[in-house]
Amino acid sequence: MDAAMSSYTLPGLNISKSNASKSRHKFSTHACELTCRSSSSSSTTGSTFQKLQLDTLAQNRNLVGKTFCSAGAWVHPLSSTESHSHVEEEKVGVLLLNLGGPETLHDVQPFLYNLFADPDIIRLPRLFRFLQRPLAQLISTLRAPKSKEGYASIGGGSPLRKITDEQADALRLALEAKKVAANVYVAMRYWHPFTEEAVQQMKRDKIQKLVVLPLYPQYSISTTGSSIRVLQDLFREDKVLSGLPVAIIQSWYQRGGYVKSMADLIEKELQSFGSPEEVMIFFSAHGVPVTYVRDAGDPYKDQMEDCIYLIMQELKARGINNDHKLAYQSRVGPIQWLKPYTDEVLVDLGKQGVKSLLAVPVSFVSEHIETLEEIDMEYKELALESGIENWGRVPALGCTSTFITDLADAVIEALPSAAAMTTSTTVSESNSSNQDPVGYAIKMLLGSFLAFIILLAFPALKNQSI
Ligand SMILES: C=CC1=C(C)c2cc3[nH]c(cc4nc(cc5[nH]c(cc1n2)c(C)c5CCC(=O)O)C(CCC(=O)O)=C4C)c(C)c3C=C
Ligand SMILES: [Fe+2]
Repeated sequence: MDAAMSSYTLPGLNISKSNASKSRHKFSTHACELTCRSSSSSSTTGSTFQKLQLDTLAQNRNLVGKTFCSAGAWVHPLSSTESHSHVEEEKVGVLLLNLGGPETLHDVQPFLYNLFADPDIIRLPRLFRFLQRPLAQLISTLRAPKSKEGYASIGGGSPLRKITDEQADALRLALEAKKVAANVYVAMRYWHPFTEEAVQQMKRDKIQKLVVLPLYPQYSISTTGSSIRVLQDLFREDKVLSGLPVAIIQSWYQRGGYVKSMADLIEKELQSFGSPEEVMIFFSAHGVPVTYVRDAGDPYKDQMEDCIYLIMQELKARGINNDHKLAYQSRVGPIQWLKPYTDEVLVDLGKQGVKSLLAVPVSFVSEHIETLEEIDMEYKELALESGIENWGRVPALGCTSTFITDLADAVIEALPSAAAMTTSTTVSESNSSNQDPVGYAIKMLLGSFLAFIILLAFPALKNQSI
């Protein structure tokens, strides 16, 4: 998978920076503008965008409560009264982006295939892109038994769809309470309801203005970036959608409402320990391969560190001064992922004599296989074996009302910046198969053949979980 990590560009986006400082709150901020132009490549959401976010991130450390919109501005949060002083006349849609998960054990391998077929998950150099699908077939087949075991242990499927639907409903109600009538749609990247299905429904409903809200607090090329790329491709190819005003909220971990909701959960859970002040607050984030950050400019690590800093500041303001640690979980395959690794840190903490630990999942806002199985079962067992005696885990935010209300504010604040996502329809690389079906078939055959050879040449792989 290492060969997959190539550099990033952002075709189709013109990026210019301007110093539009605003001082509604006690800080001034750096605004930038993004305008879309036509592109002949479907290549991935890119580093320029993320570098820009990194620049602003460095300057905005300590800033709580801002939303980054596709239209380019760091949108300052208006107070609730300011933010809905008028009723939207257009038909508003909110599109929640999420990962999706297999609903039955039967779905596991095809779900994994969709995941590994994503060029933002396995990043092959352009020359080798024809291998993407055969490789996805190979890796998903090898990974499926281990994944199935995990899903079997949490009831035979992922709870993500149900929870995301509940969040969508709660958000619709929270918007309604703020006098914004909106349809809320769920667009999953790797399982039903797929982004394409949600977009078709939005078209049928004749949505006139759209806010895209990823359910990932921090931006990563592999999550929000991937979902937005799919959306851009769909919109670019569609006459109606390419003119639809859209605001994309790229990340929202820095919002006051999110930070406070996380601090509330931690504060509450600490009370379940005998000596709350002695508990190590252990943030466990989903990892990404190190090359995403080092070579492709993924802002994920910086945003994660910033997020932890903000949550800890909020706890300190409440007089909670516990030690804390951030580590990364869920690595896949034999490549380097962001460090330190959760399992290794747990063992070290045990050796260092830490006796009480509160695990805080921080890259996702619903329960899923990695909280229910990896943290609650695998890591808990490892921690107890390593000498940690008291274990706790903060639940995912789910439909916590302060959190959902804050998401509703984020949507309302983003609405005024909605602008057309693309300006002209061009053919993207991802559908090059439509132009040259024979070439495409040859590449697929060749790729499948190569993948088959790899499997035969390395029989050990068959017995090894990826
Ligand atoms: C911020 C969250 C996530 C990042 C970043 C992320 C990157 C990433 N993930 C994989 C591989 C797998 N992820 C899997 C499941 C999964 N991933 C996330 C979130 C992030 N992934 C979630 C919420 C879930 C669970 C969905 C559910 O069904 O509950 C899986 C499948 C499960 C398993 O086999 O472990 C894989 C595989 C990569 C390679 C990657 C970055 C490149
Ligand atoms: Fe993942």
